Amino acid sequence: MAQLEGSQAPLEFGGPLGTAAMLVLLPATMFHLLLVARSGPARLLGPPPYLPGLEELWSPRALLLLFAWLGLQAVLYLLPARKVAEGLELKDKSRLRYPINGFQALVLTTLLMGLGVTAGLPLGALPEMFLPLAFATTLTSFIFSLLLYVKALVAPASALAPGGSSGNPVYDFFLGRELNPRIGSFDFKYFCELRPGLIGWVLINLALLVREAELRGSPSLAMWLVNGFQLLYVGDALWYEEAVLTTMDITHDGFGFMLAFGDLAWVPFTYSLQAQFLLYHPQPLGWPMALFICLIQAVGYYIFRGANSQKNTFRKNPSDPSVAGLETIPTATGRQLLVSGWWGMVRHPNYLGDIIMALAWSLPCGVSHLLPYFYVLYFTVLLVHREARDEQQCLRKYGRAWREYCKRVPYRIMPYVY
Ligand SMILES: NC(=O)C1=CN([C@@H]2O[C@H](COP(=O)(O)OP(=O)(O)OC[C@H]3O[C@@H](n4cnc5c(N)ncnc54)[C@H](OP(=O)(O)O)[C@@H]3O)[C@@H](O)[C@H]2O)C=CC1
Ligand SMILES: CC(C)=CCC[C@@H](C)[C@H]1CC=C2C3=C(CC[C@@]21C)[C@@]1(C)CC[C@H](O)C(C)(C)[C@@H]1CC3
Repeated sequence: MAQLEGSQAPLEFGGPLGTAAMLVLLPATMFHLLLVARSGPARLLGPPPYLPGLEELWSPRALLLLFAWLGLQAVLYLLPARKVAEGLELKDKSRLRYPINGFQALVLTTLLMGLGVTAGLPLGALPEMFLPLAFATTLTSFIFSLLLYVKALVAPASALAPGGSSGNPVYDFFLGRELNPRIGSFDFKYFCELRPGLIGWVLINLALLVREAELRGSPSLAMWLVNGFQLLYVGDALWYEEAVLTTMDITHDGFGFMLAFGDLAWVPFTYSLQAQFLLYHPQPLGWPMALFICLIQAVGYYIFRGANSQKNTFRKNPSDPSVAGLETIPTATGRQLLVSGWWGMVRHPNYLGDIIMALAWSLPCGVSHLLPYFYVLYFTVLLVHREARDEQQCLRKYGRAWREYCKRVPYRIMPYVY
């Protein structure tokens, strides 16, 4: 793998050229999806129905709304937390502290929105503002990433992420140079990863459901399913908030455009694509099919949660009775690798569960269009690529023990397939 001068880690995402392309392609794809979802033919492939002018994209009201939303989530983040967790040990042997109050933020936001709607807040009008809101969020992500890049220029070397200091400004801007940029105890990456975008996704879905009820008298069964499944996903992420502290986003990746734009814009505006599609293209869905889709969602969630909880419990306390009987491989670092249970079936059982759930989120949209399946396709590519990145990191961390694990558990995500 290529490596630039000054970099300690191999270059990822196609290096400077690949990341430069992604700076353009990611926002362009998001706007393409937003435009296509509301167009008659709703064709994923092919040109967008039209190119919006600046007057349709730029709205000071949307910018104000975005800042009010970010401000509200920041205030909720700063409220007293039920617990304060410590992150993994950093290069300088210190550990950062993180408030665990994301679920509380979700509940309070939902209550506030409920009160707002009762008092006449026109939540159903939000879908009409998606384009200017997405534009304001994209602009904000670019400016925010630039500020993060500048902040990292004066950060000590020990604060830099392993991958974001290649010396190439485009590459470093995209990946992010600083691992945990903070002002005081306010951690920007941790805040963005779980709050404004994820809770914003729930709010956007809810606005689409309200709009559907305004237009057609009541929300469709398909819209209820999509809202319910995705609310469960976000609720789960915030309920198990502490687990995010061991993901590669927090422990390995810098905070740059990829995560800032990914968290703030990409997640709420593209992950809500199924609900957007359903508002403009209502789909009939009978109860037998709905129950079958619920079963797929339940299987996916069971695997996703079972695998994630098993690993998290094992990493926290290997002698916990629920994991103590599992077979393990010792590594030179003193840590062990699970080789039975979920992690003995494939090397990333949690990804498998996540992909099955992704399918369950798209199926309520029927099979007449490819567009609602964008998430399944994108997500499979993302997880296959993420699995390869994680594999490299584990090989560096565990060496021979990792090779032994790969021999004993040959499939990566899908048994007998991949
Ligand atoms: N919806 C979305 O857009 C996205 C969702 N996700 C989801 O986030 C969740 C977390 O994923 P991600 O952060 O990629 O990584 P994982 O939770 O899969 O964690 C990978 C790490 O787990 C540890 N590990 C790997 N194999 C074993 C083993 N056999 N025994 C014990 N520990 C092991 C290693 O770290 P160590 O040994 O250091 O503990 C490895 O680096 C997943 O469920 C994924 O599907 C991820 C990306 C995007
Ligand atoms: C294409 C693009 C813009 C890439 C950026 C990727 C990000 C959108 C994702 C990287 C890892 C993520 C995770 C979640 C959301 C998407 C991003 C930010 C996550 C918060 C979703 C909920 C899960 O339960 C999770 C907490 C495990 C997960 C963590 C990783």
